[in-house]
Amino acid sequence: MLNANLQKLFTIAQKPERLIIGLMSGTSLDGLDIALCRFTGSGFDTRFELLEFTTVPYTDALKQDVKHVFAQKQVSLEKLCLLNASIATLHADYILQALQSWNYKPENIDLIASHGQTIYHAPQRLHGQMGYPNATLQIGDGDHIAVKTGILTLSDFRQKHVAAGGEGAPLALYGDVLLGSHPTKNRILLNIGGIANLTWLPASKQRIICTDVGPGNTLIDRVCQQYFNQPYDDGGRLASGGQVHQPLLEELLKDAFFTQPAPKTTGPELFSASYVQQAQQRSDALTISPQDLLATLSAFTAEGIIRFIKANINIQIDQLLLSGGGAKNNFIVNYLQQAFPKVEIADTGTIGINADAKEAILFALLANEAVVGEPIATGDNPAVLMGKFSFPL
Ligand SMILES: Nc1ncnc2c1ncn2[C@@H]1O[C@H](COP(=O)(O)OP(=O)(O)OP(=O)(O)O)[C@@H](O)[C@H]1O
Ligand SMILES: CC(=O)N[C@H]1[C@@H]2OC[C@@H](O2)[C@@H](O)[C@@H]1O[C@H](C)C(=O)O
Repeated sequence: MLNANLQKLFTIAQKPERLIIGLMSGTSLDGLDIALCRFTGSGFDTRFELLEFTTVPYTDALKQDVKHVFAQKQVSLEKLCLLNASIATLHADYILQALQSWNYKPENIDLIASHGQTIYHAPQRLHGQMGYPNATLQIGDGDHIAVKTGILTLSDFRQKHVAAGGEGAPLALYGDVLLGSHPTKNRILLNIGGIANLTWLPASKQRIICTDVGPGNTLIDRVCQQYFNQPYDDGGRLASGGQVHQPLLEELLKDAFFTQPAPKTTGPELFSASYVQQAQQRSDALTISPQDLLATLSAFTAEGIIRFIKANINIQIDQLLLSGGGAKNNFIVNYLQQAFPKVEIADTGTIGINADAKEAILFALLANEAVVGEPIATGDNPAVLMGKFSFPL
């Protein structure tokens, strides 16, 4: 005899299609992405449709609050404890509001896949402390979301990956392989969010790579906010008016991260304001104009991507498919096109994956896999199903 929770889960697993909400709130702290998807099948038979999508921007007050604990070595434990509950409650409110505006009732949604807010990412390679494993921390507890929305919630996806020997990221791998592979085209799926990460999907399916490659937008955003009173460099226009400072660019690219073998992950814990300032000091570039600094940091994002690709992929690349907010930065996109003139560069929308919603869709897919899939072995990544179950009652 199954209890009611397990009975419900069993029923959801047996349905021919599932309505799943994927949530992503990433390292750029811009807001909560909410993707309502319909899934059928699992594994390589997965089919999905993005029914609705929205990004609920974080208020300035919330951003400031999260910054107290975000990528900080030392924080108020009380603040962390409070945020773990309050972010979850807030995300639940955002979901309920989104569902109402889309005319869906919570009882008709099968699952929520909640990534939570990453507040610290500490692979062993980065923290370097003997006796401690890879670690990563996302807050916004799943039980709170499940109870408040009444919807069965899966959350905290990264811990299983770490427990099974990974660094807890990038989890895009699993969805990218299932949704992005092509039988004859060699593709790279490149996400430029706060951090840039990519999945190399050769048509042969041999030697798939999924890894972070360097900074995405966080350093660019900081300069925009500090000097231009803008949240980000819209279209890459500010960077396009600046000059790249080559010695600074080379200094920025000197960190060991760039030569470490993939898969590897990183975060704003490494690529921080002080990282930039130290590189400026070493390259005598402390007094360059904000616009030149912005051009150089945007080139840094692009070069991190380009150098990784050139050093690790030596067969013809047919398509470079972009997602994340950085796909709208024309300075970066043009820089990539100049480095790879023969590669078709487009956004993932051209293969049916909305570029803004992609990461939220991928977490919805992970929830679908956790309920009806099987662990997928690919590349050097652990073959595991991820996500912790929180029942509403
Ligand atoms: N029109 C635009 N032009 C240039 N950059 C943009 C534009 N719109 C968004 N961005 C950039 O994209 C960022 C948000 O990207 P995204 O939502 O993909 O990040 P994220 O999900 O928080 O990050 P991550 O993938 O690292 O977890 C913004 O902070 C901004 O820097
Ligand atoms: C620890 C963490 O939150 N990492 C994020 C971050 O943002 C981009 C990059 O760094 C990626 O590794 C990951 O997110 C995506 C969704 C992933 O796991 O694939």
